Amino acid sequence: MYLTSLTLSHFRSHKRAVVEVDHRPVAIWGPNGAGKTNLIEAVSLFSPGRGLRRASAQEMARRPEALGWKVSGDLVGVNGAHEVSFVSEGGAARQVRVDDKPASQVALGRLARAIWLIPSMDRLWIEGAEGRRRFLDRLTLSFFPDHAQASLDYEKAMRERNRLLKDMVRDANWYAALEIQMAEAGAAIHLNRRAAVARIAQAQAGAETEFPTAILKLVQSEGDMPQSMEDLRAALSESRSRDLQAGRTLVGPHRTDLLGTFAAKEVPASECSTGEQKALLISLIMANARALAEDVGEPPILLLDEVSAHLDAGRRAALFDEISALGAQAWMTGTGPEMFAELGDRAQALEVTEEGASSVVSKAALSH
Ligand SMILES: Nc1ncnc2c1ncn2[C@@H]1O[C@H](COP(=O)(O)OP(=O)(O)OP(=O)(O)O)[C@@H](O)[C@H]1O
Repeated sequence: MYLTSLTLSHFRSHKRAVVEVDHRPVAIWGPNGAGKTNLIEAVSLFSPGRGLRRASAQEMARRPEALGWKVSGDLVGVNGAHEVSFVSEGGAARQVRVDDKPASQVALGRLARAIWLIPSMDRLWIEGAEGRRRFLDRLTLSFFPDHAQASLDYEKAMRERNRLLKDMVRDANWYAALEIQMAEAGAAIHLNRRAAVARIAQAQAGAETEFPTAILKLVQSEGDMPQSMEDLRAALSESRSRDLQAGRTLVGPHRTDLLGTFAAKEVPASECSTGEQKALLISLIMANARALAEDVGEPPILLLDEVSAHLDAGRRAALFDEISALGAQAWMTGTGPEMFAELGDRAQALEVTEEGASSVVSKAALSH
């Protein structure tokens, strides 16, 4: 799938930007702070969730004058052509509309898929489990749009259970009712995650790629993840007195972590060099994109923020070749056209500059 147009109104540093593109990769360059990441953040909204910075609607409104903003675009893919828009008014949460009708996040997830790699993910393997879980869930969501609903249902029931635990409530029926809800959603979350990890492994195994294979493994911070709904319900029930002492729920998919291993070296990703960690992430993102291309019938939109800056010329050329072979509309940022030289006319180009306190997006040409 790909966008053919993108319009930003009062979105972050962009007062107004109208961009017309075709199916090819989009090379975006401009000086630091010009508004390149803001532009691809707007594209990330086409995938369900809060976008690549996980920002609130309020944070996205152009400072200082705007309270609201709008991002819209024409999306073309196996599901046909659709006009998708995101509007936030007066600081309220964004409303999604598809062909001018309100749409849910799950409906959006079935229509559009965008996956990304951004600089804040560079420390994914080193920092806490929360970031890795988020990465895992985005990966899972790209395959299973219903995953978002299961996560929301699980979190809602867990929040309620945690509140009871904190208040030292001892009403067994109340816990039991919430634990059934958590078990139902939690088992679905676990099943989806396992299937997504298995799909990534399969996509890496069969690929001709310059990027090293990363083996993913799901682990629990304590014990094993109960596999079935009934096992999870029983584990929650058993853990009740321990949870009362801790004041929070100690078992379930919210305690899952994602381990990454550099397959060829059999070394944990967290012990790899910075460049190797980046290469492992690129490998995973590209495997995700290839798997989606097969399963959905078209590649997702890729958003690669400052990725080429960290690659040597050989790896950069390899990445561009893989993106071109996949036929993905990859929006890639860098500080200058030289970062995209190996792409030649396989891509289109945009330049982002700052003029009069607003970002300005203009068509550019890739030098040969
Ligand atoms: N809500 C907002 N309203 C106005 N400006 C904003 C808003 N949010 C961010 N900005 C501004 O956007 C600019 C950053 O834009 P962005 O992150 O897109 O830069 P970039 O071109 O990707 O730069 P770099 O190459 O340094 O990563 C900053 O100057 C920041 O102050």
